[in-house]
Amino acid sequence: MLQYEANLKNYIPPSLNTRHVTLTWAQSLDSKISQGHGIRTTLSHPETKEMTQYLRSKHQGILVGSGTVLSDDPGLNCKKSIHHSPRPIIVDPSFKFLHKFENSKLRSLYLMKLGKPPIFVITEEAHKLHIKYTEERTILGEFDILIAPTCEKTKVIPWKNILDELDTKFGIKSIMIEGGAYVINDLLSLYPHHINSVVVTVAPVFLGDQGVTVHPSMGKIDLENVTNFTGLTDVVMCGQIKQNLQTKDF
Ligand SMILES: NC(=O)C1=CN([C@@H]2O[C@H](COP(=O)(O)OP(=O)(O)OC[C@H]3O[C@@H](n4cnc5c(N)ncnc54)[C@H](O)[C@@H]3O)[C@@H](O)[C@H]2O)C=CC1
Ligand SMILES: Nc1nc(O)c(N)c(N[C@@H]2O[C@H](COP(=O)(O)O)[C@@H](O)[C@H]2O)n1
Repeated sequence: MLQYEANLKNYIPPSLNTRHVTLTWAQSLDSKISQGHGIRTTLSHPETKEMTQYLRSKHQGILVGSGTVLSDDPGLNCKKSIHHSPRPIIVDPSFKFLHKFENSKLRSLYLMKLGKPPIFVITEEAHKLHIKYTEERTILGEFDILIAPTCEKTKVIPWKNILDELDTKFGIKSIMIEGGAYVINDLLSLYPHHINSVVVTVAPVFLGDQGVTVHPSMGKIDLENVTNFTGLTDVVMCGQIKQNLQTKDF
């Protein structure tokens, strides 16, 4: 029996309303989080998947990148109830998911009152392009838009802006970041100072070299205050990132 509630105690936000980022994902033994781009891949055993549902219920928001919604069509709710569900947050600068939203699981769960409406983090340019559609849907309550400026130099949306704006505009302070690979690698490599805890499920499988890999590009990252526990098949490793004082937003 996976004693996840006790084991996760130090790695979840102390309260829903505390500013906290939990970075979490499920991976294979060769550090892959899916079999390939566009392939939704089950890695967690049902009992560790249940642990993920518990983790979701302990956060106000659940954030993924556009690659994940385009490939997985995820629900991003807590299957227990809408009351326990975090708000899905999708970082999708060009709003590529817009064309799939109509028939998405995110929308149907919202319409069935089984999930909260998503927030799409998009750029000013994408907003201007799709202003009529986004206004209609926002009025219907189907989603909200967070317009975020991109960094002139890197053309990405700085994580500090995303996290600060979710807090000030939507009151979302505790966020579980689930992936995908770009998001995880970016945060681990360049923005570890925004991560309060890491929870990784390791499944007993190799996915091979076509798989989508988690591997930060900036060398070695140590976890400290580590707790490991095992389920029927999976191993869960939790910890905090040993912070390098030189990391900061740029
Ligand atoms: N096993 C697991 O726990 C999970 C597996 N996955 C898998 O990961 C794969 C998707 O990963 P990726 O393709 O790497 O996509 P991703 O979900 O990391 O999204 C990447 C995209 O998000 C946008 N983005 C994210 N952060 C941004 C920022 N700060 N500024 C600007 N744009 C930003 C960009 O458009 C970027 O191309 C899928 O195969 C999915 O199945 C995804 C989540 C969890
Ligand atoms: N914990 C976990 N285990 C796996 O094996 C996974 N493939 C994932 N993937 C993440 O969960 C999302 C699907 O969520 P729903 O069940 O549809 O709500 C998927 O998009 C990944 O973010 N996670």
